[in-house]
Amino acid sequence: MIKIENLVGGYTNSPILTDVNLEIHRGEFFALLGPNGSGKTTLFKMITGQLPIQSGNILLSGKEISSYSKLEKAKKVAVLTQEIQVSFDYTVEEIISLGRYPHQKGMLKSLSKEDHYIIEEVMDITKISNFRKTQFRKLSGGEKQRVLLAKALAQEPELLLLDEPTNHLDIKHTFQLLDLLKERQLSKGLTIFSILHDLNVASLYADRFALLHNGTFIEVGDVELLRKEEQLQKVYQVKVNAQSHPTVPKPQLLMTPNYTKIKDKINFTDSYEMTQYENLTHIQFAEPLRTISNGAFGDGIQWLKHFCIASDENLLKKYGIPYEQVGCMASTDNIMVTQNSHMMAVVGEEKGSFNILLFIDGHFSDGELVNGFMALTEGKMQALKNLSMNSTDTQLLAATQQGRKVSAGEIREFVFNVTTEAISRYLQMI
Ligand SMILES: Nc1ncnc2c1ncn2[C@@H]1O[C@H](COP(=O)(O)OP(=O)(O)OP(=O)(O)O)[C@@H](O)[C@H]1O
Repeated sequence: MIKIENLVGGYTNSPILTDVNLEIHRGEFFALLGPNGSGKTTLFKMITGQLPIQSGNILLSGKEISSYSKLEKAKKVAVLTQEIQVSFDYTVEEIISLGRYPHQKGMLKSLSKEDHYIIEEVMDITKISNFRKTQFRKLSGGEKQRVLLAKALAQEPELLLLDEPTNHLDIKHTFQLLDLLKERQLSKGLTIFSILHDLNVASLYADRFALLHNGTFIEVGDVELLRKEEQLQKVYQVKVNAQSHPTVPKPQLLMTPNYTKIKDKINFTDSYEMTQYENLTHIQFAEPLRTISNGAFGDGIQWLKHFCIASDENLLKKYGIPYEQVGCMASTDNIMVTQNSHMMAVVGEEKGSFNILLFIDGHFSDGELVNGFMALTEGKMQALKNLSMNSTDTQLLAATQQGRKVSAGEIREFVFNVTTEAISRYLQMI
């Protein structure tokens, strides 16, 4: 749809963009990414013709973009910029009608039946029908943005160029607008080229991406580009972690602030308090721990401060323990606590079933946490097997995220030993 070849350009003799090459395919949603000042708007302006090309070519459907007449171009391309400038006191409906101008025929250029139908349709889908008679200047920034999008859609373009279209929008309207664009892309084959600042939003909607840095492309590619933490960190100067969205198969980035709370390193053995109530054991840490668990409370991977072994959740309320910060729930008759310098295991036994809470003064990535959880299970199962016992109960592994790395082997051995001891005690008791 658009082919950019060896493009050079900017505002003075020293160009902002140097040797930019890019192809935007028909029917795709293409996101232009890059930090402030990287040259996104400059490139955008060169495509829209607001800024002259110093050298290179921009081809639209195989033809030099500058060779199109204004009207020809308006039939193919609609532009939505950040600069909201509407000269007269038009109403919403009048502004949208302007979008039909390239399609109007004859000298009088009056609106046809089809024009009216399209104007109604775009007002409806952008949810602005209610203020059709309102003057544009009286609208909020977000409402203005939607009106200008409706005008662009009324143009029925093949290609829509958008400069940060969600700039003024709250999250509801951001998602509404991008859903709408996506729907247009998928149902009508609209090609979308958009500058987007929010990498997570871009990840959810765009098919391909270009990452601009200091006037050149660092990478052009699919969504995997947003998993490259080191590259993103280098470009944006922010520490990022790429995670997978829980329901959409796309990456989402978590940013870590440079600001970190200055904490005195607490000795692991002093970092928690264990309180024994009737039918409830409560372990409270001073700082949240990174946890992985299959417990009834706090399952999956989380950050938690409170850990309980108690069969009845009403007990949490009774003792004022915050539900939403609790990991693990399992009934127990007997508790055994074992500790070394950097690991502490709480084994709860009930009728020959063993629940294990393992606390580690160590640092784990999410992958290492999963491995650690497996090592915990293996250690426990090995001990059970050796003593011909069976158990499929609750487990939790929690890490302080401080201190050294702890190997799976260490975890397996520690859990094997504590489980063996807990089983032996149980067998002596019965
Ligand atoms: N009218 C102008 N005259 C001279 N230099 C300009 C002009 N507009 C922008 N620049 C410069 O061009 C460079 C790229 O700016 P551009 O607006 O393209 O960046 P951007 O990636 O769109 O940034 P942002 O994310 O902040 O909108 C910047 O260094 C900027 O100072």
